[in-house]
Amino acid sequence: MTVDAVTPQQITVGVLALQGGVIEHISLLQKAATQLSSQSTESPTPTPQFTFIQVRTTAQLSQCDALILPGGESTTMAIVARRLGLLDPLREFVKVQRKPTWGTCAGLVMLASAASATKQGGQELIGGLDVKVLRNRYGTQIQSFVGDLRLPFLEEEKPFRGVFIRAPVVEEIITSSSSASEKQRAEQVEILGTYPKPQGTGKGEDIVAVRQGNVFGTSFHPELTDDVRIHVWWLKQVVEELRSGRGEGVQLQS
Ligand SMILES: NC(=O)CC[C@H](N)C(=O)O
Repeated sequence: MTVDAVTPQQITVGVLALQGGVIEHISLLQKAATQLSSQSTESPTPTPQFTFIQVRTTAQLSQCDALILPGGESTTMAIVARRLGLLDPLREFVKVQRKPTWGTCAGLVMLASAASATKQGGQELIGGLDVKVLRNRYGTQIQSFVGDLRLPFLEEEKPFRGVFIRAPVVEEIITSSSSASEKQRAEQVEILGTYPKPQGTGKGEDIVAVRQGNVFGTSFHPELTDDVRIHVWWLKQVVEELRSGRGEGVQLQS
């Protein structure tokens, strides 16, 4: 679809507000939107106007063009989402409507198609990323840490301070050809960030940021820093995706 260069476009971004860093995400989203609109004064295409809302109901979810699933506890989030009748609408939002969605920490767990170290009996996931995550990869709450990340997609040398709190990592990218989903055939999982494995846990790097089409996931919590760069980057991705009209029924409204 063409973008109306005169009428400001509206984009509603939701943050799932069942628990976790909801206010923190909204605050960084607001700062990111301000930064984007100040950057766009020279651009021929105006930056859309953003509205940020908390999402606790299916009615609120249906207003959203894009969504963040914050950190917290994925087991609790799944149980509460199921009770509120949100789990299937969330699956529809991510996997059928394919609207831009970003999960941080527990949000990444929810967006994975499989998880290990789950609670006994397993836990419900939303899916959308063809990956298996390992929950609590770095141990318990007291083993939380902050580590410098080099994230090439930010196109800046300055490292990003990654806050890891009982963080998951992507332990496997699911690529089995016999059971490949439509999405797997169309869009590959891209590794957008890694972090050196802690001593004594093997060689190489853990995968801590991935994207597959409309879905983005980070192991760490950018919303718990005052570094707005990933929120700015993601909002730009949202605008591009909505302008390109990818996904079912996803487009900018004037
Ligand atoms: N900080 C977090 O979001 C922790 C995630 C938590 N370990 C889970 O699996 O849900």
